[in-house]
Amino acid sequence: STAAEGKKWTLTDFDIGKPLGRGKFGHVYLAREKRSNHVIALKVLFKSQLKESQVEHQLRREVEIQSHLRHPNILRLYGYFYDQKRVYLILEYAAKGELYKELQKCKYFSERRAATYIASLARALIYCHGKHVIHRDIKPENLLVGAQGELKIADFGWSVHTFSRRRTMCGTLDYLPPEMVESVEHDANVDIWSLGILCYEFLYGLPPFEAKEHSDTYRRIVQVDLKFPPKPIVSSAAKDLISQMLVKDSSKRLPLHKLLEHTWIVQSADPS
Ligand SMILES: Cn1ncc2ncnc(NCCc3cnc(NC(=O)Nc4cccc(C(F)(F)F)c4)s3)c21
Repeated sequence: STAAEGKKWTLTDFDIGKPLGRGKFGHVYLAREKRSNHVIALKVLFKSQLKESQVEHQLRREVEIQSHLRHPNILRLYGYFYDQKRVYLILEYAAKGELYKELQKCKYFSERRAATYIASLARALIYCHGKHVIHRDIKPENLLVGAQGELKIADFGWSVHTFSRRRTMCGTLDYLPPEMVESVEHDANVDIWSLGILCYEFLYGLPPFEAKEHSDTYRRIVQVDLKFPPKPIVSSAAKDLISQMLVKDSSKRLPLHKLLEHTWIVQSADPS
């Protein structure tokens, strides 16, 4: 709610509920704002850990970027506050939790479910890129599911405004496009690559370039060593879309608005 932005929040404004998950920097709790009874998710970060990892500037950038983003498939960050030891992020609550747990449970998704998710993520990324924001860390762990089963991109801790073009190593290797692995200049097309990786993982249950050793994953990424296993059976339309996104030359990747017109999306995704 807009009131959230201006107000100076403190912990006493909230009733704290069950833990929702734990990340590297701290835990997330279900919480309810006492006056409005508004249910939110409260991410608690320890200042000591943020300091020792020198990521305070990243957190400030995330809060700044997120305060301007309003999209049904982007998890809202309503505001933040801090006390002596901790920083608290006031987040929209995604009632159906973490997508990666759902993917682990059912191994891989149907083409209809995968296409519906990819289409909604494409719309969210078109919105972000329109505001010169690239997410840079699209992967199952950063995707949550709202009460109506809709996908929400969360954790803009690695996002940047494309003007700044900071090159920092981020996220797991699996999702990094060649230009980030080779840490050359990168632009919004990095999110198209990651969306292609995600589409593959939704349909096969594993990212395409996974290997035991990091060096092998690195080699498979930069060589775009893309193989489609015989099982599970996946339509040629889906493979065609993935092949148009996982292209080494970032300028030759299928633009997101063209993705929404691709046969596989048009035929398989539920209308939004
Ligand atoms: C699990 N779960 N289940 C339901 C549910 N509903 C809402 N949220 C959940 N989980 C929290 C999801 C997040 C959203 N935004 C985040 N942002 C972040 O964690 N930012 C962040 C942290 C540490 C360091 C940095 C820095 F400095 F490096 F940038 C940045 S985490 C939920």
